[in-house]
Amino acid sequence: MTPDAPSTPPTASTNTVRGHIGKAALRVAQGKAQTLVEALPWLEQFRGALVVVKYGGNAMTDDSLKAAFAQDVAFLRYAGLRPVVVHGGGPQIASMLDRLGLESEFRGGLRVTTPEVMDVVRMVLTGQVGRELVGLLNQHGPVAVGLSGEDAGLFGARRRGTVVDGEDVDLGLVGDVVAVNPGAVQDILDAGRIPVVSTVAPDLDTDGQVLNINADTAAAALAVALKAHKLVMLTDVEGVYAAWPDRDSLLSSLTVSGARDLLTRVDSGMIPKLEACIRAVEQGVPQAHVVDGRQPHSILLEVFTSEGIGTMILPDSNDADRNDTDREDA
Ligand SMILES: Nc1ncnc2c1ncn2[C@@H]1O[C@H](COP(=O)(O)OP(=O)(O)O)[C@@H](O)[C@H]1O
Ligand SMILES: CC(=O)N[C@@H](CCC(=O)OP(=O)(O)O)C(=O)O
Repeated sequence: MTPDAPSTPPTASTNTVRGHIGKAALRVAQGKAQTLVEALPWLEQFRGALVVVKYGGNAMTDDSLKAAFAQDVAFLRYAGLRPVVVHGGGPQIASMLDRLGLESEFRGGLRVTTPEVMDVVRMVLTGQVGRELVGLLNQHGPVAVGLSGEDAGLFGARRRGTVVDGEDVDLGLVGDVVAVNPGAVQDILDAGRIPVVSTVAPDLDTDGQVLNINADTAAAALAVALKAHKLVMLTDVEGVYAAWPDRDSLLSSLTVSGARDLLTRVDSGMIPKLEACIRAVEQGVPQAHVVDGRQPHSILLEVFTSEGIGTMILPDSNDADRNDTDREDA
């Protein structure tokens, strides 16, 4: 999977001495122009729209996909939208823990986080994954600025446990975002740049302690605080399945109530993802999408086509202003 190389923009010299385009090349060029024209209604509708894109670690394991992701986000920004990236890094944390001979387990889709594991989470998310994404985005212009939930009081968190099979589970240094101060992110957006957020957050109850926040949960909290138009979750499946792992049960859309019903039938990483979508939509984000990040240019397909891809989660009233009118299942 190699992302399409962007065509080289014309220079003064290529412009002045160019010849006429051949018939075959003209047809190809007309096809490209048609694609651009088809995007026009969405470009008009989403001009200035704030879109929070959560990039999951499982969709980040391939270099060409990461490059395609950076192209898409840069495209959104040059097309006049205001993208905000919130990234995960579960597999990258696992690989570093492995190298260091440390173990961690998942309960209810969340990593049980000891103090040693927390050090690794902070180092990998903010120091490695975030840096890499900033570098990839900046290949398209000096636009990306990395920050963590610790910077400028972006997130405040409180420790949380979870319930698995009816039992309370202590997750250690795992938190839930309870306060968002989006000023720093807003400043970066106002400067025309792209914020890239890693999801480590200070514990509001303990001086100096930081907590591990599931990136889906943090992306939803930020989308709500920024009054985002869309929350797009890029992951490693085509979308949400009604009867996982039955591949014929992919849902193209879901209401919040439908998503709540489904929560009892999903497992692993889909639990925090679906919970985060529910929370975002209930708290005012008009639409949340779970989209296959293994599909090159999935963000562009989601934002700039009428069919969209993946699964869209909508309010129960289903009267949100949305670009997707052709979907079923809701
Ligand atoms: N109903 C479901 N629909 C889709 N995926 C599901 C479902 N139930 C469980 N899953 C699992 O959730 C995973 C996505 O969560 P996760 O691995 O945490 O992704 P990410 O790293 O992108 O946050 C899928 O790869 C799949 O194994
Ligand atoms: C509490 C908790 O589970 N935190 C996650 C944070 C990273 C994350 O969410 O990464 P993905 O988006 O790639 O899954 C973790 O430690 O893996």
